[in-house]
Amino acid sequence: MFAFAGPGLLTGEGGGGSVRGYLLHRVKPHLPPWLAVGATGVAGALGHWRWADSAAAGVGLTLSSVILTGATWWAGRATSQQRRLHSAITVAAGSAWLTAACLAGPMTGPLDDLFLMGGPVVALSWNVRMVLRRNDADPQGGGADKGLLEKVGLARAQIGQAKVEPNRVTAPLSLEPGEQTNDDVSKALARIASALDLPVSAVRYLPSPDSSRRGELVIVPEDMLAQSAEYEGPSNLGGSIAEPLVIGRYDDGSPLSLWLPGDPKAKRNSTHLLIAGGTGSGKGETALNLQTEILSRRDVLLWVSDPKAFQDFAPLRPGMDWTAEGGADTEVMVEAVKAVIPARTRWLGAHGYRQWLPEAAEQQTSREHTCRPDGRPCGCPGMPFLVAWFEEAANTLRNLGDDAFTGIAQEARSAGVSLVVSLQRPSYDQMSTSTRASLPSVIALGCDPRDEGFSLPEAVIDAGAHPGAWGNRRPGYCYVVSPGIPEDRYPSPGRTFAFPARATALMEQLAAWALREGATADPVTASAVTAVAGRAYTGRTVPTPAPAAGTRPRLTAVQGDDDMSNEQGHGLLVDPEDAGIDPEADLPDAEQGDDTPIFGQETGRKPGPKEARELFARALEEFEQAGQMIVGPKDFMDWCDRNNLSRPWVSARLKEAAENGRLEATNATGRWRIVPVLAAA
Ligand SMILES: Nc1ncnc2c1ncn2[C@@H]1O[C@H](COP(=O)(O)OP(=O)(O)OP(=O)(O)O)[C@@H](O)[C@H]1O
Repeated sequence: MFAFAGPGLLTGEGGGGSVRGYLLHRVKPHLPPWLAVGATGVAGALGHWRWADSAAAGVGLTLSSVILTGATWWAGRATSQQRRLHSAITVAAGSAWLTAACLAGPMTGPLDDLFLMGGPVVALSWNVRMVLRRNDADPQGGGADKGLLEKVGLARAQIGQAKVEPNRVTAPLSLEPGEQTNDDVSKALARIASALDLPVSAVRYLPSPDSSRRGELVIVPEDMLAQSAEYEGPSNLGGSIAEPLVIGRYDDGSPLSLWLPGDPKAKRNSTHLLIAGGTGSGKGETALNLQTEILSRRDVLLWVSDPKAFQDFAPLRPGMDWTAEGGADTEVMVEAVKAVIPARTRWLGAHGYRQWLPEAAEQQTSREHTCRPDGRPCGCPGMPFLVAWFEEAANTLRNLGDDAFTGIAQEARSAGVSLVVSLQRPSYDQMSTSTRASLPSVIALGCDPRDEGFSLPEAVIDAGAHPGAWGNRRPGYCYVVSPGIPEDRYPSPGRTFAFPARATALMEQLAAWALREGATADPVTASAVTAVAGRAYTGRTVPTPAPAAGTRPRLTAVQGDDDMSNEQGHGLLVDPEDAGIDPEADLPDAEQGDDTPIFGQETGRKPGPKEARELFARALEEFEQAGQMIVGPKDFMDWCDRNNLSRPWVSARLKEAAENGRLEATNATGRWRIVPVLAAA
């Protein structure tokens, strides 16, 4: 034992010989309780000498004793329950004995015996306590946790038996009843991370759903995501969209997955997803992860609008059912989504589906899902799930308006439609509160710390999720909140798979597979979209009138059939830019350049009223043939100049055409949707 004592101790600092000095040094900390007992005895004797016969002193001493005990109890509120009780009992016993000794005399009745027995007991109890506390402070024991909790202002919290797994410690925490709540732990998380010298995302708190003062503290010391994993191909080629879509991994190595058709166990309606992240946070690659997963499933259609002209998604584009590059094309896509929702909901309802299920995508051969009144299987073609994806959607959503979007989002969920929206900057100046609330699922990538509250629900941030701590320094790191994922997973960070240049070949193969094997639009969806988008819809399906069974234009083309001109002339192999061009139509006059008036109108001459109306009707036809199904006065600007007609005149004709059913109002003021001639007829 001496071997461990410091040299100062052996030379006997403060003492004579070395052994005596050491013993004195060890005993010193335990002396104060004994000195206090001695002082109480002396005070009792002196008090009696002074106040033996004073009634007033009796009252004063009794009151002082009560006040001193109360003050001790009050002062002990910040310490542990046992220490508070121990102190109060000590003070109460000491001051009661002192009062009695002062008034009656320290040797009167049992007072002397009480002093001789009680004094050492009280002093020893404090000595024992001190010895035990030293042992508690052993860094290997639970006292270390206690020390940590004290440091972060949770001194009276009790920490239970910790579960230690590789790179993960989970410890149950129980807080002082009535004094602390789970919120106090959430607020202390950053301090815990600082005390442990870890990044803030390494410490999480999972409050118990059944208690406001219990939960689990989770500490993940090593960042297993620092080494990014690469995309290696689809997780489930040919599976159903109802199976998990795997887009990366969590920090414990388990797959980072989500379900767009909603919670598979609860059989809930589909969910809508927000992909939120600042510039450089990895939104583009997150989108590639999700799109590759979607395209690898057999029963889903993917419509994508991307104002960045498919810069990130080019290899996947051929596998998508419909693409739009922003502007008027996106407006048509939005109108089409609005139109397909009621048609799909009706179909699902008529076939006995309360929400979209994988069986809905198969031919309807069961009695359970039949639209025939006699209950016999109807044999209707199945309806694939639909994902409508809007990249950089702030403008589109703003134009659409909050009420419209909220309505669409609400109804889409029961129509087997999922909306995916990505935002360049996740913040409320990009998207209103009500639109944000219509997107229940989120992939929250690194962002500005001020935008965390926009990306993630408050409870997930309180549990320790901080995408703001990553900014764009940790591309692909994300938190995923979505039905089907256990809620205690929400505050765990994950990382999407990285797409190196060599993944391009994989994506191209996948797009070719989707083109060959992926779903084609069912007749209900196809006719609803065609009625709105006309020739702007370049889907894999053949729009109405329905083709002869088995003719799938893309299949014919992929198999190398020379006759690429299917009935509609715009299968997927047609460049989307040329999709609206009628191959049979006469070519424009070779002498007419781009600047020549399209209707051969000489500039300078104002057409008569009848002629002007004819010109206007022809202009609408031209737009329709070119696949531009949403128009407004600004699209007629050049046309007005060429024909000497004014914009107000065009505005009046547009309104008139809407009254006649040739156009239909959209949610955006001054924008009209052309009703395709076939549908209007
Ligand atoms: N999971 C990942 N692992 C490793 N690197 C990644 C990951 N995701 C993205 N990156 C890299 O981070 C960088 C930014 O990614 P990306 O272009 O997807 O970000 P972004 O959010 O789309 O940016 P911007 O908004 O500017 O287009 C790229 O160099 C990309 O390769």
